Amino acid sequence: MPRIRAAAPPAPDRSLSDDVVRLTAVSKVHGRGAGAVRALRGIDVRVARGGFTAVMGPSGSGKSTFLHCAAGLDRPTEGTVTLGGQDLTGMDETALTRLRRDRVGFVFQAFNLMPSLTVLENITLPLRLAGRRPDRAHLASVVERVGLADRTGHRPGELSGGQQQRVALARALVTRPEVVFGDEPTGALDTMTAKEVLGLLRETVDDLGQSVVMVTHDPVAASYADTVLFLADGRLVDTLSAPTADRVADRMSRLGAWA
Ligand SMILES: Nc1ncnc2c1ncn2[C@@H]1O[C@H](COP(=O)(O)OP(=O)(O)OP(=O)(O)O)[C@@H](O)[C@H]1O
Repeated sequence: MPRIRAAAPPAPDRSLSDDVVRLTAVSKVHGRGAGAVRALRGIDVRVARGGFTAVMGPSGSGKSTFLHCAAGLDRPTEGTVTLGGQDLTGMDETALTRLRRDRVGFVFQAFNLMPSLTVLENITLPLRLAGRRPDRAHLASVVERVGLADRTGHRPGELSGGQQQRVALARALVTRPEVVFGDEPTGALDTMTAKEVLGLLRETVDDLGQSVVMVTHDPVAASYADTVLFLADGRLVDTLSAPTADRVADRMSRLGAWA
């Protein structure tokens, strides 16, 4: 017997909630007057929830500016940015700080760990800053996932670069953020270690449904993503799904990146 569809509640509008990050007509000018630089020019991007997105482009194409605007670290000059459906553009600094702390995770090239704190203290720092208690089971699973269960009492200085980046990744994941942003997270690592960290990022997407947005210069790193966004001169000029390192490198050379 057919279901009576008319009795069902209206379907929620998934078109908004399925975008973890959305930029609409975003432009960004750094500086003023004669020294002003237009870093982004009318960017329209929808980043799907639960996906791994890489951002590539020649040096100076606006990748870092894109990431900073998308993550609420910087404000666009024009246009709107939404994160999890929430408009960041009109938020005051306090609300933005809270959003970055509670709903966003960051992994930077330079790790940015606190040298005097232990691995465990570094990982739980965002929770303590937010006045939240760690969920023990979640904390243990994050520490286990990044392979640091036997290093929790060490200081960052006693760890390899790859291990330090794993601490940074655990710290990014511990708040169960809506999205993890990576700014060249493998830029300071050797090839093998970089692959381990990229594999971990990939696993967080596949196993946890984590959304990841990562700026990189490296076609191999970009090939771990589901989608690659290509920027050139502040514009989104191309996207690539199911990327391979060769196809990414090919697109980059067409953008003049390695001419
Ligand atoms: N704070 C700033 N003040 C002035 N200009 C800036 C500032 N930040 C970035 N720019 C300029 O904006 C443009 C885009 O810079 P951005 O760092 O976003 O590019 P990028 O693609 O990340 O570059 P790279 O790959 O070299 O890191 C460049 O011309 C840069 O010089």
